[in-house]
Amino acid sequence: MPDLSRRRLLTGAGLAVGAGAAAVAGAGFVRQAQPEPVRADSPGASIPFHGPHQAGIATPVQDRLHFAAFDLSTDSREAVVAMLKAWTAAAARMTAAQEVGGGATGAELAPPDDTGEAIGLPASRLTLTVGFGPTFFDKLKLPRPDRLKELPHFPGDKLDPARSGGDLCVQACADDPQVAVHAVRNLVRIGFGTASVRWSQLGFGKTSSTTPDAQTPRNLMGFKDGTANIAGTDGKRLDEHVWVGEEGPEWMRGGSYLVARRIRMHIETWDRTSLKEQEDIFGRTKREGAPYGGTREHDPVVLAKMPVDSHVRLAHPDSLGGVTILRRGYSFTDGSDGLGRLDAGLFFLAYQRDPEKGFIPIQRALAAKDTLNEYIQHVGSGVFACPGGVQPGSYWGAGLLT
Ligand SMILES: C=CC1=C(C)c2cc3[nH]c(cc4nc(cc5[nH]c(cc1n2)c(C)c5CCC(=O)O)C(CCC(=O)O)=C4C)c(C)c3C=C
Ligand SMILES: [Fe+2]
Repeated sequence: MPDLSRRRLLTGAGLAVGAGAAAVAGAGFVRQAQPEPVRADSPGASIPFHGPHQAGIATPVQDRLHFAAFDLSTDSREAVVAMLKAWTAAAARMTAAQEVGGGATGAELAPPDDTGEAIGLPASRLTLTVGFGPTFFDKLKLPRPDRLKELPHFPGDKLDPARSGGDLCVQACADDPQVAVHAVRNLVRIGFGTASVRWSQLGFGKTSSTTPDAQTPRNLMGFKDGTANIAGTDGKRLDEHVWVGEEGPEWMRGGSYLVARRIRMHIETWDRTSLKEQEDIFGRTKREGAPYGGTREHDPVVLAKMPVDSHVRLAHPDSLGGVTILRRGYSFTDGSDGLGRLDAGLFFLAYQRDPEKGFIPIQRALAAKDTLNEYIQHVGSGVFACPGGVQPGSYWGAGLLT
């Protein structure tokens, strides 16, 4: 192996960014040969990484989440471009069930490029979705898209700065938690010296679906969640409410704005609440998920039949002049809080074409009146511009940074 390669392999940042950048350029000078994929890649288990939109937004929702928000440790655009190139190369491989760079068992005298815990696991429908927070643009002196603004304060918010914000984010979703965690861990490793994790969240039990024919999942309050979500196949509604169009900068077209909220549930109080009150809070029945006035889950919603301060009535597009978002949240439990209460809730993820016409008006209405507020509290928050899809040979954010 030439000296240069060895030296790069032996320095963390050199290994990380060098390996990915080489792979993007097709040069591969860090490793001697591109290894054959060694992990099983069963049919249907991998979601294409390249395309007009980033996977992980409208694609079917997987069972598990590992979400990470990062802070840049540099204001050098060059360093960030090198990291994004390396991230993209690694993401394209991991989503295809391939090991990162030279693999988990490459050169004997250097730390392996891949950490190895996903060896032998299928792709598990892994998707990796990247977004840029408002501070990313400020730090790198790049023009911020008009629609990317810090979220306003909402009544009742108790946001922890240590679980909020971030210059970049990565949403990793997979059907196997080990695959999602492996993906984020390897991106963190590659980004060493350029970006570091500010906060992260593991999630299980998706609380929304983009596949209406499948059984609707339930949240930790026991209610079906995602019934009225936008279907991933509904191109018209996605174009109208989720994908950025001509109004956005070119690099955002086909992309979307992500709002992430860590919402704690006061589970113990909820569990002492009567079924009637629980159902009144949502305006839907618990077992079937039927809207008040109907008998089946997908019966039409008649707002007048629901309590005026019920969650679904307040959040419904007909109450808000048509406002619609794509929900993609997950349940979380992070142990207990020292007072014996479960630190559990909903990690709410919503994609939209414009937060001012999506999350913000809905949350204003909910924060003002929702009877659910007695049982929940928003404790973490982030907003990110997720660029359009990546084309083969390109990298995340290329249109913005090049
Ligand atoms: C600002 C947006 C929303 C937040 C925050 C939010 C929190 C939240 N939601 C549930 C449980 C349910 N939500 C349901 C429907 C629903 N929720 C929102 C928006 C937010 N929810 C919308 C836009 C809708 C759809 C309204 C409609 O068009 O009918 C439901 C009902 C089933 C469904 O359609 O998904 C449940 C249940 C919790 C527990 C929660 C915070 C912890
Ligand atoms: Fe909701």
